[in-house]
Amino acid sequence: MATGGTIAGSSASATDSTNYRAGSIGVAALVDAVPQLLNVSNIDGMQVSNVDSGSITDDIVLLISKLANKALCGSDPEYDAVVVTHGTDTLEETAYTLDATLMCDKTVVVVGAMRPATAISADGPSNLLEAVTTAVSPASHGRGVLVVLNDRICQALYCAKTNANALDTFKAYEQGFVGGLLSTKPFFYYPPSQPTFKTVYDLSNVTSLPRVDVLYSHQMATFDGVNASVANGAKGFIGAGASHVKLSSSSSSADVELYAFDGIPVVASTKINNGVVAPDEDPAAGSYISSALLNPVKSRRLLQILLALGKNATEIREAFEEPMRSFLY
Ligand SMILES: NC(=O)C[C@H](N)C(=O)O
Repeated sequence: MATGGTIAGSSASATDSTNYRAGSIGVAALVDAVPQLLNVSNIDGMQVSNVDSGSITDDIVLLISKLANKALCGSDPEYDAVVVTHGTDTLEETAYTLDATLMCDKTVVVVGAMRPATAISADGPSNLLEAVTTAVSPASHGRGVLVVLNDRICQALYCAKTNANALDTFKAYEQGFVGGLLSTKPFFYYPPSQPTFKTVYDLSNVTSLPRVDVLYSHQMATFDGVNASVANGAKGFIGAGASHVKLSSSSSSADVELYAFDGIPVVASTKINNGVVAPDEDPAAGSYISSALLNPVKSRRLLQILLALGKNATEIREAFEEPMRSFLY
């Protein structure tokens, strides 16, 4: 399933790896550029979208999740594995959503590239070959959705882009890579296991994801835009806080007002992008919901999923906090 991104990008100059057009090469050309793929697997290509990943919408992500579930997990599944090609900027958001909504143990690999297809030493072709070899390897089963770039394999729940330009950008800083690739062949450091904090949700009856916005914290932040977001349909917020607990704000009351929004869940995550926002010991005492291990963009996806499934405030709090609370207290 091709969605666009730099892996499908082209430029007039082979030295240009910043000012190119992402999402301009179709899925057939992507596959044709790597004839070695045919030594590994039979492949059907599907063009889901062809855009820079900044333009991937909730509807596209929901569609990919439904298509992957149908292709792999239905009563008569047609495919053994799915590879999604994707722009790297928001790759972790799509990969996380797939990981949280894939209803069976088959392998989905999400792959991108940091250099457009026209660049010297473009990384897309080798990344695509490695993604397909990983997708069809029996050793990949039972590990959740995997992200493959630059000879490394990481689990979608923990994987994030960490550098805007470098090839070795996808990392799981604390949890590490689960495996790597040698001569395009995947190997794993450990037998299959799923991340401790993973839960899977069934989106088969969901037709759209509700709007959830992320509030980026900084000194003197006001969050004045929150009312406009709510007026425009936001059903929840993620705070990308400065520290592990709170949003910075121009007045301490801004936090309080924000978290007191009637019926609108606010999840506290951290813009540091790593580490834990720990839940309160007493769930009733906390004014906000803690994101636990999820960074802001992944927290946003989880809150969208929970709201789409009609979960109430208590259930939303439990989904984010309970796995962490159960061993903390
Ligand atoms: N390397 C990339 O894919 C970046 C590109 N802007 C995208 O996310 O589509």
